[in-house]
Amino acid sequence: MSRHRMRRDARRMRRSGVEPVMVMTDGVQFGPIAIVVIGTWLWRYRSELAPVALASCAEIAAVVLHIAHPTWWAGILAAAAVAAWLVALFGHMVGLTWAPERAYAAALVLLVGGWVAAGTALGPGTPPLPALMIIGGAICAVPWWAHRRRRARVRVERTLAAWPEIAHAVGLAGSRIQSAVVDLWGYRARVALARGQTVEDAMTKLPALESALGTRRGAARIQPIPEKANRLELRVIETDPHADAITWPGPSITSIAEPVELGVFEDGSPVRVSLLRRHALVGGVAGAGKSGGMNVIMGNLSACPDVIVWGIDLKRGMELLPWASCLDRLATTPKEAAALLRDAVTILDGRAEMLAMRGLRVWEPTPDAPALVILVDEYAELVDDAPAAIGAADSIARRGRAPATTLLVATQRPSQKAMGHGAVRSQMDVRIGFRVRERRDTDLILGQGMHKAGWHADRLDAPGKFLLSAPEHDIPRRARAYLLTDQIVQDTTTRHAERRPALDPVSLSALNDATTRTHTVVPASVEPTGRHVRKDAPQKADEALWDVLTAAPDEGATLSDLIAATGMSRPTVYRRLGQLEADGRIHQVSRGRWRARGDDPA
Ligand SMILES: Nc1ncnc2c1ncn2[C@@H]1O[C@H](COP(=O)(O)OP(=O)(O)OP(=O)(O)O)[C@@H](O)[C@H]1O
Repeated sequence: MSRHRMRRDARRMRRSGVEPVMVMTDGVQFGPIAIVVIGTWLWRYRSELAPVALASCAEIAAVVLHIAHPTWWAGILAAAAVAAWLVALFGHMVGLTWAPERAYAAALVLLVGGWVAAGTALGPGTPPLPALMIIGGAICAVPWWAHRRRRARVRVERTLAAWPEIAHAVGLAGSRIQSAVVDLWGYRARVALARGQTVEDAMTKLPALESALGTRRGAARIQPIPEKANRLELRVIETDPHADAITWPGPSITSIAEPVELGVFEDGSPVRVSLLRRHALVGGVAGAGKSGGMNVIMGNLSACPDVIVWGIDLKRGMELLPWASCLDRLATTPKEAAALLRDAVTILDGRAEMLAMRGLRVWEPTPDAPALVILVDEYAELVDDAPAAIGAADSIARRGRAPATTLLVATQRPSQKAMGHGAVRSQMDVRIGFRVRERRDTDLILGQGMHKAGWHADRLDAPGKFLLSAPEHDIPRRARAYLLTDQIVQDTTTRHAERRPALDPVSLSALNDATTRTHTVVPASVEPTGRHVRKDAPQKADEALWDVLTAAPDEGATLSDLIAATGMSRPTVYRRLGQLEADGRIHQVSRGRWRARGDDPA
């Protein structure tokens, strides 16, 4: 039977719903079939076989070079060294984003190049080169075979290679995969629909699609691509992004004008929200992750040279002290908090006046004219301990947006009482709701009627999970905040502390004018701790440091005591302690504790 006729018969059988079966007869030539089968197999396992292919290429190259140009070995070795150096330095440009990946690739280039050079000079069959190739090759292949992202990519490629059959089985015959990207949690594929198919059609096929792709139930999502009615994005989540704590990947922004990345949604997409000229409320029961959420925001804001952050932490600075070196000012007592908020209103007024004079509508933050964000950890404490400050907070909440002087408030349960019966809660543009105990508490944090509308913060089941309500987030989607360990906080503050901006001249002159107008001498205990409002701050801080060290008990003063008493940053306290220790005026009693030497003359 001719091949043409066989194909025609097969087509006819398919049309009639019968799958053709290949029957081997004596006349069939096995050679071409074997080649096709082996070729298909090699192509299918090309990723796993890459080390074998590389070793074969090296072997062939060494044979050819040894015969034709045995003296080239030195040049080959030099080229391999240069190539390895280039891979190590610029590998991230070709997708080797992770440093160990670059190190592996560079080492491999050097080893293979070195082996080819040796093979060129001596001949690839000269011992110990064959043994080196087999044993070294096997060892070098292990990281490649074990690489999680490579395996995931191959698995996805194989799944999507079967798309024509999958599409046929679920009723989307004729659709095509245009591209696919593998990420940490699964993969996304862009699908071009066949003529007449719609995204809505595809959405109704989701359960069938999950079955055909072999995923777990609910793992696949379909999203339309706004520009094209016949395109969609298929998202498959293979690993639940919320199963474990997600380590903070580092700051996602360098300007407050960019949206801050707080964590990831259940589908693995990043949670981004803009904080520019917006007030934010963070709520949830104790242990739900509010401080963790504030840490993510702080980590991002501290990376922005166009925002100054002031902090109020009446829990004796427990939450914000680790960030002290990146905070322009930190209040840990009710009096300091009242002074801080009063100064913030002064700045707000000064900025508003300047905007009005220049006919400008809003304050555009720049490193020379930074936005001012006031972080308040546990607002209810402020209401209880510094009720006089609530008027100032209200004023900032109502008028602070245009002059970029905004509040970021955390509290467990933002009832009217806890919020001081003021305007603060109603003025919050961004609401971040961590787990609450009772249903109605959802409405307290996220807004009236939100629980009914499907925002169930009471059902969040792990610390760090939250719901986000903001102008650009109006549907309830569970998210999980990134987690910053103490070590990450410490590293981040060390990195960012030196790059913090200073208050702008408009704000500074508003503060100076206010001091001159009132003619009041601010008592030391009320004096604000910001580095831009105290000209004699360094001297006073040194005096305070010395006072604490001399008054310290036998077991010494802790680093937190010293930071709290001086308002100095952690690195500055360390520097001062180093100087004093070198001068022989203090000694380290134990790890993290210091005190003045009894015989110090000062
Ligand atoms: N994003 C997160 N991912 C995983 N675990 C988290 C996350 N955030 C917080 N946690 C865990 O929950 C614990 C409590 O978190 P956190 O201190 O932020 O809660 P909180 O709401 O601020 O509590 P409190 O009101 O008592 O200060 C942390 O010690 C941490 O182990």
